[in-house]
Amino acid sequence: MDRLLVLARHGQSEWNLKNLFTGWKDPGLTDLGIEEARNAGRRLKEMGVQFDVAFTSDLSRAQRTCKLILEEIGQPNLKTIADQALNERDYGDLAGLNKDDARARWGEEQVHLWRRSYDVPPPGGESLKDTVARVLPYYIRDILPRVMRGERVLVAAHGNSLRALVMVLDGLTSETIPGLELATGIPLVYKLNEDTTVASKKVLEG
Ligand SMILES: O=C(O)[C@H](O)COP(=O)(O)O
Repeated sequence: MDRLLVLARHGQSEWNLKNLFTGWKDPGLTDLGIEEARNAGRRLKEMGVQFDVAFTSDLSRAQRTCKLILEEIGQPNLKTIADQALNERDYGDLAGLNKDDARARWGEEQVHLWRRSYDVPPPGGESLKDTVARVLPYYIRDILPRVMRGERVLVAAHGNSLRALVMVLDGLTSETIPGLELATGIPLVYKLNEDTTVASKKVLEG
C-alpha cells in the first residue's frame, strides 16, 4: 500500500513579490505564482500522482494553489478540506512590513531569529514552535489517519506551516530546523512506513 503524502507550498504571492511579511494576511498569487502552482501540478501528473483528498489552509494563496494543482492533474473537483490549523505562521506586528526595512530597523540577526529560529516569536506573533503546536495535532488527528488508511493526500499550505510538518517528518531539531527553506510551488513527495515514519522523500524541483 502506498501511503502517499504530498506537501506543496503555495506559489509566489503578491506579498512574496513585494518582500513583505505576510503571515495570516491574505494576498493572492502573482502570475508567476499561478504558473508555479500549475507547474507543480504538471510535475505530479508526470509522476502519475492522483489524490483521494486534499487539505489546505484558510488563506486564498494556498487554496488557489491547491485548486490549480488539482486542475493540472485532472481532479478539479476532488474533496478539499480547508482549515485554519494549516495557516501560515502568524507574523504578528511584522505582517505588512518589508523584510529589508525590518533588517535595517532591528538588525539582520534579530530578523533571522524571528524568521528561522525554532522558539523566538516575532512581536505579537507565533514562533515555529507555536506553529508546530497547532499544525501537529491537526496532522495527527485529521491527515495522518487517512494516509495510514492508504488514501493519497495532498496538503497545499505555507512556508512555515509546512516547515513545522517537515520538522516532524524529517526528525529535524531546534538546531537543524533554521537551515530548512521551502521554495514556492515545489512539491515534496513523501511515502510513509507502516509505523508513520518516512519511507521516502522526493523534492520535485524544476
Ligand atoms: O509569511 C510570510 O511572510 C512568508 O510566506 C514566509 O515568510 P518567511 O520566509 O519569513 O518565513
